[in-house]
Amino acid sequence: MITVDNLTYSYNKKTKLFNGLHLHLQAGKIYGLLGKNGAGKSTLMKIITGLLSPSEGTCLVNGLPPQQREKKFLEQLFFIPEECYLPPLTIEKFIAIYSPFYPRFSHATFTRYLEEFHINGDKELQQLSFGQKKKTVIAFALAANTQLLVMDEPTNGLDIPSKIQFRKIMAQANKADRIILLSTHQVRDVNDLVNSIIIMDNSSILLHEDKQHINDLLKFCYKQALVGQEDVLYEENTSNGTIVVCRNHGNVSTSLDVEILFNATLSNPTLISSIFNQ
Ligand SMILES: Nc1ncnc2c1ncn2[C@@H]1O[C@H](COP(=O)(O)OP(=O)(O)OP(=O)(O)O)[C@@H](O)[C@H]1O
Repeated sequence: MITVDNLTYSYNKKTKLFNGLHLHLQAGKIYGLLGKNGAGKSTLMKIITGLLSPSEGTCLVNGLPPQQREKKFLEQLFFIPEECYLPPLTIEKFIAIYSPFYPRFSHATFTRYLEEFHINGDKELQQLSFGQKKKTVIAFALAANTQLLVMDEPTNGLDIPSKIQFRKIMAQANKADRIILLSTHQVRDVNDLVNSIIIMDNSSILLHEDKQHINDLLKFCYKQALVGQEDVLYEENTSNGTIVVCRNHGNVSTSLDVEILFNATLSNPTLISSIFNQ
């Protein structure tokens, strides 16, 4: 469980980036953290992983303050930043040095994921391309089997087959005792993967809802499929036609389009959040 309460954070004395932020995340879910450039996603991730300390308020991960970086916190955390630094080692040597930090690390799982990502396990890390390095770190992170896995832009640099592989692997990685928090601009890469959506803008959380609940209250469809008077909240022209977001009055099940939800929320945050606060 992650509890962020009344969090304030400032990089400098003049401006507060977060001012009284609240966020509660539960184990057993994959959270998609979405926001424009500069919204505050990476900063929030750094606070949750203990790389930055709250200026005021609290952040607790399974009851522990991340900034204290206690051993029992660190051995249950894996953070993949957007740009991964890897030391000049062979993959084998890297595992020998770093896997002992993670009590639940599985060598067999790491090897299986490397195979699924078509990475040659005999290679030097520095001989790998950007995407290959990223896939190696993702394989290692999943094999570390930590209770908290935080990924900043995990699909950035992955080719199309690797993105498909990533989604397949991540779908198996969701576990009852694990929180996965991933931030992305590649919304379509994670549309079907995440269980819960967090949309940030200007350092505030505009929307934080489970996909199931979003589907219960909103429906997404093409404008031409609308019958009768519908309560249209947002519409967007796409190459295939106009997509609309409406209130779901009739228990209709439509396929949630996270990108359209994101655009709808940013275009009228008060309207979209009011649907969930009624
Ligand atoms: N080291 C820093 N010093 C001062 N300001 C910073 C620093 N890092 C980030 N910021 C500022 O904090 C704000 C939030 O940045 P952050 O990196 O958290 O956003 P983000 O949502 O992750 O953006 P992106 O999608 O571009 O990665 C931005 O206005 C940024 O300029």
